[in-house]
Amino acid sequence: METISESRCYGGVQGVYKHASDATGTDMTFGLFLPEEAEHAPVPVLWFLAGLTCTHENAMVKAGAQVWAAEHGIALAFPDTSPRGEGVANDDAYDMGQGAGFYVNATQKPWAPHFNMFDYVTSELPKIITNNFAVDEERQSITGHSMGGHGALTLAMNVPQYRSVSAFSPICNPTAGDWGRPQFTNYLGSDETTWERHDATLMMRNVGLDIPLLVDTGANDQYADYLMTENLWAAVAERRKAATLRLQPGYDHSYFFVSSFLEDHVAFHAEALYA
Ligand SMILES: N[C@@H](CCC(=O)N[C@@H](CS)C(=O)NCC(=O)O)C(=O)O
Repeated sequence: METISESRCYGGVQGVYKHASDATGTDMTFGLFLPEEAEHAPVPVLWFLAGLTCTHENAMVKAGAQVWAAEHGIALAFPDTSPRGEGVANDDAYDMGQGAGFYVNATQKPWAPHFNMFDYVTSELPKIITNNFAVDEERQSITGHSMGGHGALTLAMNVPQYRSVSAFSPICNPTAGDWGRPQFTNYLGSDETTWERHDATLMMRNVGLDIPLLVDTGANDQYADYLMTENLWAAVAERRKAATLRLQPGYDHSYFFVSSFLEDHVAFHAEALYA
């Protein structure tokens, strides 16, 4: 693993690291914030999955999460949103290919060899982080924005390793919309049954979720038609799931919205991580 940078931040350290990934078959870059407490003992970690067009850097520099993570003694992990590089498949569209991995393991050509973000985020990167830093494997929670909100919700519904899940303006029902259908067709193929486990609304309806759930979406989100927030809320209600689902008046899809409510999300996760 290569250290790209390490900077003192709210008494802890904001680092950026690069490593060779088995899951993606490429080099991958990630950000990791460690609070001061990590100097003495392993700390819990909150994963932050970013959205379309993002790298590991967007949430790391724009969400303002470190101040709240430092307050609660929680590490923050910022993975990239896809494999990258010259030998990696791509597409001219901003919402397909590099920067748009959708947190699935692609089964179709030309994506299949590298686009394995589900395995990378749920399995490989947690091991790398817990083996190399003072981070407690037993205490992980997950959040994300937009495509990363979709990732946070669906990963939490597929693997049992998270104590709580939250999302900012998540893509809630990707199998029904344009942020989902084209990408799942490309990455997973035309058999839509293989898409279901990557759709938070369908998973909520069919499988449910046992951990605490918090979702915030801007009432003025310019991508509301892609997100289909109402479908997830209906599924939560059908399931009688205890959850906090909020529409924030006046807010749009940007990181100004994310940063405005990040304090609440970190506090929500801290309650689960320190229970
Ligand atoms: N139409 C936009 C869609 C992409 C977008 O809004 N991405 C969001 C997540 S879905 C984002 O986080 N962008 C990067 C940023 O704000 O730093 C574009 O073409 O860039």
